[in-house]
Amino acid sequence: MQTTLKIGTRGSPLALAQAHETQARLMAAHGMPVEAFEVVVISTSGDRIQDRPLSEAGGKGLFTKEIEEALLARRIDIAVHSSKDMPTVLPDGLELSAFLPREDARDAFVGKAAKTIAGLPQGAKVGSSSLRRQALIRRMRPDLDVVMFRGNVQTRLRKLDEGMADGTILAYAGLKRLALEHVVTDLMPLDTFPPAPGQGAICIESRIGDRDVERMLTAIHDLPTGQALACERAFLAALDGSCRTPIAGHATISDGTVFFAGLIISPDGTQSHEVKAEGPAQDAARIGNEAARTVRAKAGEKFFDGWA
Ligand SMILES: NCc1[nH]cc(CCC(=O)O)c1CC(=O)O
Repeated sequence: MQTTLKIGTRGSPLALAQAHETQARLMAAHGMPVEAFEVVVISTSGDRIQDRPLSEAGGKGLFTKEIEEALLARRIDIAVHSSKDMPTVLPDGLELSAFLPREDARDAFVGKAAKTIAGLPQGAKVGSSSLRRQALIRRMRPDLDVVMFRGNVQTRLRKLDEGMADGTILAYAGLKRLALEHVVTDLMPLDTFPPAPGQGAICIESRIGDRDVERMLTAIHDLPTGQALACERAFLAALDGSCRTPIAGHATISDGTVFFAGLIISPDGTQSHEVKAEGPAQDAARIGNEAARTVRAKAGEKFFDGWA
């Protein structure tokens, strides 16, 4: 009997949808039957922490640690993640070996009291626990009451239905993957409400040097998405140390050129600095890194100190 390819994933409906999309693409690319795969659900610390912002609990690695341990212990062969949740530094021996074609990277507004953020009444409640979204909401509407909103996509939508907020912001990509796009009442523009680095892109993590897996993943890797992500992740990596400063960044690839726009913003939304950069797509990582230096110089080092 042939051994199965074990796909590790978190257990949330969105994570499972992403694992199944990866499985479907591998089946189509290689003519493999469904029995050639086993989806292995792994619970992570991030899934269990519901009462405080993740930025306080230890940040991004919380969604990946247990899955990466399973990869290194060979209990799984590949791990499927939202790129947005991936730390910029991976454990020794692991790499992001493929990116699937990116979904729409925009944030989506799901409004109850109004269809748009601009239309909300004075002082209305908007639920989000993302520092970036909180800051961008405050920049648009300093009068709004930004409240904590944690849990998976379905949990947040339920909280909204229960009246715990008048609106919330979620990634459009996640809602589409869950066939929940009908709840969206407005799409946030990329230029005034820029997404998190990596938003909308599924990535696949594997062991460095695992040739069989690499060969299999080459067929489903999307080059432009990989280049855009190299740019965004280099931007993030060069600013990351300054952990509590909200960071946005989005790159697109067109005719072999990468176009990048990045933003850092104070948590209260009153101060922000933007950067735009472009260049050959094969230099995407360098362009992201240089954009980070540019925006750091514009903002000044003090910008990164104040918000802890
Ligand atoms: N932090 C949770 C998370 N990680 C990735 C997505 C959305 C899917 C994506 O960006 O690919 C979400 C939910 C959300 O932000 O609404």
